[in-house]
Amino acid sequence: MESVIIATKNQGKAKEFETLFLPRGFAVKTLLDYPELEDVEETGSNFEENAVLKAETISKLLGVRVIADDSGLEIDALEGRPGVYSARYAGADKDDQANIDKVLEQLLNVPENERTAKFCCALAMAEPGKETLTVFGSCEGRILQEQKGTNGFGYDPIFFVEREGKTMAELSAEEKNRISHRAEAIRKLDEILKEREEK
Ligand SMILES: O=P(O)(O)OP(=O)(O)OP(=O)(O)OC[C@H]1O[C@@H](n2cnc3c(O)ncnc32)[C@H](O)[C@@H]1O
Ligand SMILES: [Mg+2]
Repeated sequence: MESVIIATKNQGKAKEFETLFLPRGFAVKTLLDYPELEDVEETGSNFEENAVLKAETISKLLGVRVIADDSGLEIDALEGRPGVYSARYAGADKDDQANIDKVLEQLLNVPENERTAKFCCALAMAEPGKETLTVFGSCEGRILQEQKGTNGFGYDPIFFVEREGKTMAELSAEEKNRISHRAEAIRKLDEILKEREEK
């Protein structure tokens, strides 16, 4: 089976990419399979810049095609924060629970109808000698007052998806993969790659 390398060290993302790519006929490798590679510093000012940075750096190092995901949560009442700082919102140690606690505290006095938010995902595909491709996916929701559910990762337990009537963390992996920002971005990438093949 052909394999695709995703430039991520996030176990939650890795699992999602696996279930999204396996049906498409690709085995998934991540940076967890290359522990010798150092973290790429996310110095970009938006998701797309960071995704390109991660994909191009790792593609150059390995000399093969690499996909990277830069994603996060934009909360309207916080003017789009945590945004690109989602992973390290409560500190450099990337503690999902500490990040959730910080968001809930900042939204303490914000009423339900003003707690709207959006998950965003930029994917970049870099390949030696080719122009880097980028796509974007998003998913709308609302931040609850408390966490619910244990599936998924990151901010999933406080992100309520209206049309499912559940938080992302209450959805099964299959359900999340039908509606998520990441799934939408992968679908778009898929379409572009298919168009290319047809040419
Ligand atoms: O950079 P890599 O190694 O891919 O892993 P990361 O966790 O640092 O990933 P990002 O820099 O893209 O930061 C994304 C953060 O946004 C949050 N996030 C992204 N997608 C999410 C999802 O589907 N569900 C919940 N939280 C998500 C979560 O806190 C992630 O750590
Ligand atoms: Mg990161």
